Amino acid sequence: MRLPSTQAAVLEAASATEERTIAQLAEELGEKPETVTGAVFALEEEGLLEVSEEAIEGVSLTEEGEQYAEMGLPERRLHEAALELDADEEPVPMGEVIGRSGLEGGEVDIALSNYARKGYGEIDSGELSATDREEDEEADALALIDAGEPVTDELVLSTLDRRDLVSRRESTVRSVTLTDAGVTALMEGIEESETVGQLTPELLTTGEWEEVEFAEYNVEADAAEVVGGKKHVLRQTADRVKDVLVGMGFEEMDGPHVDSEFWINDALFMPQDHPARTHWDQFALERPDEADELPEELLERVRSAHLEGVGADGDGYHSPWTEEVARGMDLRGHTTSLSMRYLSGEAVGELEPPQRYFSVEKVYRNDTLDPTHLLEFFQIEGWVMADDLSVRDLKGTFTEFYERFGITDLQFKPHYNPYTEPSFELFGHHPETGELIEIGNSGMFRPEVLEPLGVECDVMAWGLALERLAMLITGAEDIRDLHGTLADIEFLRNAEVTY
Ligand SMILES: N[C@@H](Cc1ccccc1)C(=O)O
Repeated sequence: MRLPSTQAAVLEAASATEERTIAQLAEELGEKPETVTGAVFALEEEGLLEVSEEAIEGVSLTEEGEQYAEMGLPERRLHEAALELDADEEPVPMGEVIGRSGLEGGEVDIALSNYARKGYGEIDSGELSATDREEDEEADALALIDAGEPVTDELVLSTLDRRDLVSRRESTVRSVTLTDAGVTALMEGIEESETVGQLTPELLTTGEWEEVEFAEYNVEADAAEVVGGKKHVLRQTADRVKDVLVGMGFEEMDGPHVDSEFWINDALFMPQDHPARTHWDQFALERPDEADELPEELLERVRSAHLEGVGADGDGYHSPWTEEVARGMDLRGHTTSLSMRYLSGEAVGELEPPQRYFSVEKVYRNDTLDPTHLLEFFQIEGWVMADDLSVRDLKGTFTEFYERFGITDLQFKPHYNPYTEPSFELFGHHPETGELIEIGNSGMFRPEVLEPLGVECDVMAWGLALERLAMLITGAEDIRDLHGTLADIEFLRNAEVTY
């Protein structure tokens, strides 16, 4: 019998009495598993091999699991330290044991929450006692998995899974045995024929294509996993936000990332010598060192609002105000600078009420990185200009907007902004942790902001955090899983923005 070379090799490597897996065959023949799978299916079709399938579960260590396999589970390290301090004789203050154990950060909580559960001892009024427990099935299982050995105890596996120390995956293992026809074929002798996997220009021009045998396609063969490109979750969320706001009748604003303090702060009635001025810790720029052009008349009206206030009984800040400060350049700490440019008529000319505008743009703050803060993030800025607006309109708009993302349990908390009165912070519950997280800031612009801009009706406005919205939608618990250098690639591949 004539067979293509891989098929011939697979047939020769198969046995009539012992099942051999495709992985074993591939390793033995030095071929890729998908190549061997292709050959196996062809041989099955010829009746030379019998293929059996078994669904099995693959278990591998997560990064954290690998770390504990190497260093020891945190609760075991705590127990070791406790024994070194003789906590099996008399309870020892917890701080001492933790110090001795060398556990750090989140590991301490992990150790404490597993310590008593696993019978390593008791924790009582800040003191820790230790038993003489030695055995630890979880630690043993980690070591086995690390060594590529199977673990059969389902209870232990599911505990490790819950602790995020292992990841489990279903897969199909195919094994082959020779059929009688296969044995006969082998005994009669197999001749190898060269098969060609791909038609090339050379085969065509030389006419060789007429002689060769082509390998058949097998659409059932396991193929290498291909991960296609996809839109980033944050971009998906931003696009969805824009669609929703456009659907609610809003138009989009744009404008500079680097802007003068005038548009970022002064137009918003932020006093120049007040800590509020730096309460976002904006990044100040050395170059460009000052704004080229500021609207003269508006500058004068803003100056006067700061110094004298607005209206008959208006009162200013009674503190120095200089044009030099207003001309300083910053990376914008909020996109309310855009709202100022639009409301003043500077961006698209005078606007007659009613008007609705929004932007979904990046802002920059010198914050400390943590699970809910990044140095740059996207703000969903927006405002509505109309006669007789009230807080009800503001709340109604948020309720309608967030409902589109399935968020129906908004909470509002009174807040302070130098430029709005009243002001409200918005909160929503995280779907995984249940924690209440801040998702936005809002309010009605004060007369001290609107009058210099020449706006005679009401304006309600807000700045919402896109990343926080994305956390609520996707269930991400750390903003750094969403973007930045630590972003979790698996999470990004699988996360969906649903609405
Ligand atoms: N600028 C505010 C958001 C805001 C905009 C407009 C009005 C009120 C609040 C912030 O960055 O938090």
